[in-house]
Amino acid sequence: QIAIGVKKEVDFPTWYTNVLLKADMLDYYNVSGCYILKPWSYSIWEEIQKWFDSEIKELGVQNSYFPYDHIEGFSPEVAWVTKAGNSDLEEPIAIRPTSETAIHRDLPLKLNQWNSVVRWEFKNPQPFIRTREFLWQEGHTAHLTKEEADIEVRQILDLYRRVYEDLLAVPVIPGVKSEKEKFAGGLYTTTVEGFIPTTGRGIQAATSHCLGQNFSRPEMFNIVVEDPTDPTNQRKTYVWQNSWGLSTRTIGVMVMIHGDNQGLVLPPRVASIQAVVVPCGITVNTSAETRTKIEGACDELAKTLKKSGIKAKADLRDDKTPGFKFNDWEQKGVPLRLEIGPNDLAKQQTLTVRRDNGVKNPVPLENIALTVSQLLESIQSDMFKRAQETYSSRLKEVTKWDDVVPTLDAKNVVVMPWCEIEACEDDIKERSAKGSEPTDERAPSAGAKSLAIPFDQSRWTPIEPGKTKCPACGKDAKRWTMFGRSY
Ligand SMILES: O=C(C[C@H]1NCCC[C@H]1O)Cn1cnc2c(c1=O)CCCC2
Ligand SMILES: [Mg+2]
Repeated sequence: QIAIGVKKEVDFPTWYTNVLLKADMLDYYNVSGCYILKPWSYSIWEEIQKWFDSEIKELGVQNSYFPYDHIEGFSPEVAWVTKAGNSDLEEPIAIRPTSETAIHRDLPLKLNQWNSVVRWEFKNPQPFIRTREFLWQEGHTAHLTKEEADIEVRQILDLYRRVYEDLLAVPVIPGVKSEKEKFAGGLYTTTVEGFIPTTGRGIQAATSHCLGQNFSRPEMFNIVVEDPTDPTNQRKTYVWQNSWGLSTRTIGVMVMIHGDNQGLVLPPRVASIQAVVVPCGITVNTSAETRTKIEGACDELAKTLKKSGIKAKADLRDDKTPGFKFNDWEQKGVPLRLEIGPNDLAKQQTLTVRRDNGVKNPVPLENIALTVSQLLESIQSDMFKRAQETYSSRLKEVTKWDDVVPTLDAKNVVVMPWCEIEACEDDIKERSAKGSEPTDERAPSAGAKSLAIPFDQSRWTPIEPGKTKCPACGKDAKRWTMFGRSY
């Protein structure tokens, strides 16, 4: 039976939620747009937290916690506490959508918090990808100079790149956002952009902003410090601030990229079970003695692997068949299955079965811990390489306007030599929305927006200043820019 009920390429949204439910990652909840994160997905968030938290502490960032805030201004996405029991609150409290306003008052230097935020999104929710409450970390730092702030923006962005590429085996492209797409309250926004091949949509995977002095200036929080370059110690300077965030959207992107029609496929680096050992070949006419030997060997193998730091588990459930167990662990995305049957025992071997590509290979039980850890490394790097090849194959260089919509419709990202003029971006969004021609009654699909201006421009033919023109408006192009439909 098709484990997941529908095929990924046939009905992606249904496939996606089925994968999450069958892998026991998530449960629906009685508040629309909110979901229960069950241990099988929460353990992935914990792996990400563990790694990222130790890295930012190396950069001198300390964790803290800021409560909800009375914020001014009104954004439709902000949820408010207006009552306690039966009585109304004097002043409503915002359930933080982010914590700039709470933190940017008495900012020491570099703070982070691991928390949840609420944004009452109106677009239809999608688990992990767009939810009304999500978990994230938000870093808020103050710096004496722009140079120092600029450096940290990129250090954090590279940590985000590594969360995706090294932990989740998901390729992302680091770059800067256009003026239209940046965080309006900041000076500039950098991003790591992911790509979902099945829908051909880009996805903002994490962001690292330089806020400039916008939040420290007198009209805002007036955060000044002695200017260290002034020997007379008279001069004050407004601090330069950054803010950066990565959320549980990471998990959704990983599921969408690696999942297949058997269900979830976990990168070993974040799997809470990396290898599952299953006793095989035991039937009703298997002697009790043989059964005990085989189960004993499976238990022994799991113990040996755990001793060497591999997250292994022997599935000794005696009320389930091997076939049932295979399907169960495949749906949960366990990267490696190790089978031991009577003839494996006789040959002192185990049959390895990779979840990512299904390849089966008998290996000796001798030195099995080293063999399995090398196999898990190969799975991790092969998963990344395959996803990277797919992403690269969907980045299409476009220098003629007429190629834009067909390229988007073929589920690609358009990479254009772009003028970086905001009005041009508005124009591109409009003109690239399918059904923009009056006669074209097909369902109009969202136009293309700029995703990022990649820092690494060397992948594309060098732009000749004054010669290379923007395909949308004909003005001088500045840098290669990724445009696409997006989440
Ligand atoms: O949250 C940020 C900026 C920043 N916040 C800290 C983490 C990094 C980065 O996301 C931008 N932002 C997004 N969304 C919203 C707000 C908002 O400030 C405030 C109103 C509600 C919706
Ligand atoms: Mg938003």
